[in-house]
Amino acid sequence: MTKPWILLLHCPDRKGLVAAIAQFLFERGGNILHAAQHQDNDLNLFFMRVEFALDDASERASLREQFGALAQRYGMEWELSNQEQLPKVAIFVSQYLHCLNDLLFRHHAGELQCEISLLISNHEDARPLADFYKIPFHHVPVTKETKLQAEERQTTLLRENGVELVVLARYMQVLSPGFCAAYPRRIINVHHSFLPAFTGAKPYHAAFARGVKLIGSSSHYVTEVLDEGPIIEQDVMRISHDDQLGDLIQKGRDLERLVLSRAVRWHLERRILSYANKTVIFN
Ligand SMILES: Nc1nc2c(c(=O)[nH]1)N[C@@H](CN(C=O)c1ccc(C(=O)N[C@@H](CCC(=O)O)C(=O)O)cc1)CN2
Repeated sequence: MTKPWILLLHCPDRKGLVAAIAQFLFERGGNILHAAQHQDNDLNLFFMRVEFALDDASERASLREQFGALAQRYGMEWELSNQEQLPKVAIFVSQYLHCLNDLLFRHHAGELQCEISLLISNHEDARPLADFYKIPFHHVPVTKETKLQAEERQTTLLRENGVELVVLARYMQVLSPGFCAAYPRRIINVHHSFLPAFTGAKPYHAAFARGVKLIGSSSHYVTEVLDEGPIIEQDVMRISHDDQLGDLIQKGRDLERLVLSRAVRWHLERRILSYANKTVIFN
């Protein structure tokens, strides 16, 4: 039994789309295992995620080409994945290791179906974790003066390893527009606030100063505009006047781990459709 295919698509909404997609798969011996759809009525857009089994080798070989013809007819943006190759992932981290540690254990436990090909950090703190999990670790120091050279080193490592997804697990450096453009909707960051509140480097400090009663965390695709990429997942937690800054940071860490791991898993399971700086999450 081969692994199921996953079809993700969006296109201008019109009658007959579900029938056309189901008929296309039926005619080729496909068996739909799960299907979900969504309409954005403001933008008149249709979204769909279909998981299906297709065992015939010749149909599998020509599937993309044949679906391309259907997609052109309906103006679809689409992707077909058959999960036979584990996606290669790089994790970037600075000095706070709680999100990295969570992702590495979840991967070890089989929750994240990917290959973590390398860790990159501008500090040495994460090296013991990388060694424990036997993952190649690259220390690439970053200063204001050396930022571009550091990114050249980072992107060379990513290319050499065939990385398809970059995860910023509390990586505290702003990526250049060129870096972001090289990995569109393939860099996931966790921001430690309930966006769009408290963007920037120290959101817990800003939240504590503001006297908030809820703290939050947000995972999002990274774009060149800081903390403004399409939001993937968010969560919040109550705090009170008894909580000091350290309590916010400590309580927030649980939210960061949850929110980032959900975003990474949903991306790997091809459950995220991104459009107009928003996301549709099929989970
Ligand atoms: N192009 C983007 N790069 C990054 C994003 C993003 O959305 N777009 N998210 C950040 C993560 N982040 C908050 O979640 C964040 C990290 C760092 C900074 C910052 O001002 N960094 C300073 C250096 C700070 C230091 O050296 O300790 C800087 O880069 O000059 C703001 C927000 C990750 N990158």
